[in-house]
Formats: sequence, C-alpha cells, structure tokens
Amino acid sequence: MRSLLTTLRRCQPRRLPSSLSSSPFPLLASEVMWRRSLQTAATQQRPLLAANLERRLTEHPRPLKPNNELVFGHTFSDHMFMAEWSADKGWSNPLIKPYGKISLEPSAVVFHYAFECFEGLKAYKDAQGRIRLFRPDMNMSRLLRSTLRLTLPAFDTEELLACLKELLKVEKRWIPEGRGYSLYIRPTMIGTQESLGVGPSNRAMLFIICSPVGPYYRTGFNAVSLSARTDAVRAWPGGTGDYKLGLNYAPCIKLQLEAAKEGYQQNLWLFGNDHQITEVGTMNCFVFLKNEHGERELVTPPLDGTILPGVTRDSILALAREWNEFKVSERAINMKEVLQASQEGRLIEMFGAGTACIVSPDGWVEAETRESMKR
Ligand SMILES: Cc1ncc(COP(=O)(O)O)c(C=O)c1O
Repeated sequence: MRSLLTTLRRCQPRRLPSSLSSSPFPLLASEVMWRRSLQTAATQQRPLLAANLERRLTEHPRPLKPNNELVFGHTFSDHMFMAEWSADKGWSNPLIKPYGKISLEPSAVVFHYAFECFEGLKAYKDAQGRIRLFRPDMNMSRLLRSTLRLTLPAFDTEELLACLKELLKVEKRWIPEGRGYSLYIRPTMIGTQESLGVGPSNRAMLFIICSPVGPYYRTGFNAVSLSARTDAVRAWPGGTGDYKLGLNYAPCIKLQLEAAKEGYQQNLWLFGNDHQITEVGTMNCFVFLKNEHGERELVTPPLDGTILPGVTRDSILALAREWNEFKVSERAINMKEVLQASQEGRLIEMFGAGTACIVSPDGWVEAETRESMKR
C-alpha cells in the first residue's frame, strides 16, 4: 500500500474535490454580529479597495538567491503591500512599495499589548509558469477572524486577495521553481495607536511581505522527532490558540529551545490530565492507525478552540473523505491510545500538516508521559 503521506504529497490541484474551492472558517455568533456592525460602520468610512491600489516600484531590484541558499523566512522579495486604517477615516489607498522598514512610535499598542495577527500562505509556479495560490480565500477569512478577535479593523477579504494577486504579479520572479520551493506570503495586521491605555486601537497597519522558501526543516522532508511534554500547554479552551495571533507563538519558543537541546525538532502539544494530542510544533496533527475494531482510521483532533483551524488540515480531511478508503474522524485522541496502537503494531503513520512545513512525518515521540499513560 502506498503510504498516505506519499499520496498526500503527490496530490495534484486538479484532484482536489469541489468542496475545497471555498469554505471559510465559521465565525463565532458574537463575531458575526460584531462583523456586521463593523461592516456597517465601515461603509461610512473608506473601505479597503483593490481598485485604489497604487504602485511605487523599486529602481534597485535585488539579485535572487539560488534555491540551495534559501533558509526559511530569511530572504525577502523586492516589494511589500501596505494599507493603513484609522477609526475616523477608514482605509488609506493600498500601496505596493519597496520592501523596507516601517516607522512606529515606541508607544504603539503593538509593542505593549500584542495587537498583532498574521497569516501564512504560499504561491507556486506551475509547469506553464503561471502563479498558483492554494485556497487563499481561507487565509483571508482566517485573518479577518483574527483581526476581529483583537478588535482590529474589518476589511473585505476579496479586496485584500485582489491586492495580494497584484503584489504577486509584481513579485513573480521571486517565486522559486523546483519541487518543495515556493514564495511564502505573510499578511500581517498590527495595532498602531500611540497609547499605553488598554483598549481598542484606533489605528492599524496591514502589510504583506513575501519570502522565497524551500523545506521548513533542515532535515528536508525526513521525519521529525518530537518531545511530548506534560508540564506546558500551548492553548486551552476559551483561550486564543485557535486564532493566528503572534501572542500564541512567542511563549512557545523557550519550550522549543528546550526540546532542541534534548535533540528533538518540535514539541507535541498535549492538553488535559489524559494528555490529549492537540498540535505538533506549528502544525495540525494527524494519526493514521488501525483502530480497536480493526478499521483503518485517520484521526485528527477536533476544532474545539485549542487548535488552529488549519487550511492544510481542512484540505487533508476533504481529500481523505472524498477518497472514502478509510474512516476519517475529527475526535479527541490521547497519548495512551497512540502508544497502545504503537505497541500493538496498529499505528500506521503520524504526521503534522501546515502550510510552512506541508505534510511532515513524525519519526519518534518521546513521551515523558509513558508511565502516567499506563495508569
Ligand atoms: C499553530 C498552528 N497550527 C496549525 C497550523 C497549520 O495551518 P495551515 O494549514 O493553515 O498552515 C499552523 C500554521 O501556520 C500553526 O501556526
């Protein structure tokens, strides 16, 4: 049997089911109401419009780096997208301009109260040299969801996507060719009001930068080793782990360094006394096993607020459901179940899934929890 991982990696866009074409993340009821009120307010202000996009292009394009010198997220393309918002005026004209420094006062709320959210998606070149994006509508919806969580301004997701496409036309030469290579796109919104008061920001900046990238891990597409810790959690019910906010990431770096010191590439994030699997590093987690009834089952944790609703996760679920070759479950799965399946030879594959790392096999999980799981 060809491995599920290999099959997923080889998936061609034309094989994607129609259910993948557009399925924005469900907004919470309160957010829907909030979004409506913001949109009503936004109609009285200037909206973000791709038709108003201005271009101020560099006169000094920089040389490209060869693929083998690309380190993830270290090289940036010539241009960036930028739009600014203020509560009284609404959105400025969006602008494509040379990549460069932004100027903010030290009192800007982004520096004090973490008013920052972002997205990550990739542009590829197909065999005909055309620019291809993978389900970018999902990233635009998720960015809107994150901005609303931070009381940052609403925007029309289709307009922002149209602006992004224009940026990519300008930056086409920066999209690397070759299997595993792409242009990583980082849309970001920050609160820029100069204030130490804790409240909503009355100013914001939306920008998009691009970085040509190859494999996320130095090990390329080989399996990564994981440390499953029980003394730290990444997210919790009612928290913000299901939003793509910068504040979710910085506190994990210390734990990532600790894992690296012990020889592991990532942390396997667990939650609860029964050590439920939530995510792996910055990826959604999948376990493919033969369950206790002898059925092959692909399991991934449910969207219960403790995991990011990943675009890759959603795509894998849609593909696997369309194939209809094995059971597909969004359900809680804990370390005890995985360990038991492994010991009984029923664990087929385990992998992480995300835009940056694509589909990444997990090689070895060191579980401090081994003893407690036996209980
Ligand atoms: C915490 C976390 N989980 C999961 C993912 C995967 O999400 P996606 O497939 O949309 O890239 C990411 C990716 O950025 C992430 O940061």
